[in-house]
Amino acid sequence: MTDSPKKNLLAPPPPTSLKLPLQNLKTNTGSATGNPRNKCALKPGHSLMDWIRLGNSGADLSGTKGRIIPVTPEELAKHNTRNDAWMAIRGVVYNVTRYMDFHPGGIEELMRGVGKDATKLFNEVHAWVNYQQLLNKCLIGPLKKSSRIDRVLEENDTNKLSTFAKPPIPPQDIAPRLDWIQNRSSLTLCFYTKQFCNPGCLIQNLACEDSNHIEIWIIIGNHLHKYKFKLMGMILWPPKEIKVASESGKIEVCLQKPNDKQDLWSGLGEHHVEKLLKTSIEEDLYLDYSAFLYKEYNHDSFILRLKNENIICYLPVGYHVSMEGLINATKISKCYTPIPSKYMTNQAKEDNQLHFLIKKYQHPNSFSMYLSQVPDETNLKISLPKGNFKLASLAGHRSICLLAAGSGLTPFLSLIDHLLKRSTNRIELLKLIYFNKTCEDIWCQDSLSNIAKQDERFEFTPVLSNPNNSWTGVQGHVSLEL
Ligand code: HEM
Repeated sequence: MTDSPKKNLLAPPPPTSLKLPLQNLKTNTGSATGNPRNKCALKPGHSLMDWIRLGNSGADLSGTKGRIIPVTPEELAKHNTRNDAWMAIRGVVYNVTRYMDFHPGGIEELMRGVGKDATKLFNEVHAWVNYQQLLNKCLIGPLKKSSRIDRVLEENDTNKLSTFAKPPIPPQDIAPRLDWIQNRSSLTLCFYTKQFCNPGCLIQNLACEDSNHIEIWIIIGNHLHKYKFKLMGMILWPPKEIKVASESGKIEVCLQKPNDKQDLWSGLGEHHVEKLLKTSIEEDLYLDYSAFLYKEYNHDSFILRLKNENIICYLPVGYHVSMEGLINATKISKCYTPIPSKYMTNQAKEDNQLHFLIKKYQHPNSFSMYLSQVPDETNLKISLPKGNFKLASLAGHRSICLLAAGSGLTPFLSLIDHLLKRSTNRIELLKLIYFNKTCEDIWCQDSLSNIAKQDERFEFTPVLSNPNNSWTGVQGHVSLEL
């Protein structure tokens, strides 16, 4: 159904390695490359899949908490034991300690390269292995040339670092890999996409009641992967838990079985996947939601809550939806970015709701005016998540400054969460400069100030162009100083 992850990690071996006697090929240990050499049997729980899982788990495999640290050959040489093993390949140093038990060539072989520049050795054995991807969570930093020329190079190191800090850009065309796990009371469906590919998902209960039918749409860039499941047994709606990890690209949907005394299912059931070009269907595909005016937010804005009992939608970071309604029998649509539930004061998180913070434009026929007056349960249509924001474009940066004005803040709210949680190339400074006219216009001020209090890496600076006398913060228009 999906590509084996091995295919991506191992490029084809050089043709010479295939010129082997036939009986040798028969005793091949199963090398994905067709290379029948001395591969080792790995201990249970140490397959390639397990290694990928460990990498996606958020464990600190490099031991540097995501920091990139340039390493001298002298420092490298100190990390040469089984439990503290660093290795340089093609100018980059990795901590391979946790990889030891997962190395198909065995611990002893891998130990031959630790504490030194192992490029030559690595190339001699298997130059085609995609070590960058296998070890991307183990990256420590660039190998410095030699301590004597360090001082001369110091100035250029920052530039070099930004290149090293860039995790691999995910390919455009990614097919999620499906995995599942169950216990007596629940079933979890896991979709593995790729690091930083910024997936979104939409989960639909097609039967509108507890059943064994469920549809899960995974959105990656321009593509929609529609999974239609007819599960082995009944599941309850809504799902017990949904986790979308924007950094690792893993999506978990935990579904509850009707009672926890059931036998384990003998299989998942049936499912099939359809891959569609999102842009080719999004103009025609609108989802029905009921609108509720949640509350007035300030003098000229309000919060609108949209709910559909049978749909749960998680947008990719930085994406928006187009909302469609009827004003005087004319169809009007406008784009809005939902805000994360943590910015809703006293609002319990409910997965089947989307919240929008909307500014009222004081024109009788404006769409925002219409939305601010909709009676509860008015039917509104919203599009599939739209956008082309590339999360990976920020992956190489550790100091980021965001500039927002007025209602333009909303796309940043989910981005701020993602950036502060990111463990690869951990953020050092995230600065939000937020421009408004008056103090009353500032959205989410308390929440943003609280984040700044709790996380010293986040700086929040509201700037006003027309404050009253009590304002002690920054004042003025966008200037060179600002
Ligand atoms: C530099 C020290 C290393 C040595 C001496 C070494 C040695 C070996 C040997 C002897 C094999 C088994 C033979 C084979 O199937 O090709 C092997 C397989 C393998 N090694 Fe290494 N290795 C080293 C480093 C690494 C590193 C850093 C990685 C990646 C993270 C890696 C990944 C693999 C993989 C994926 C295979 C299986 C290849 C296949 O299925 O064709 N090795 N290694």
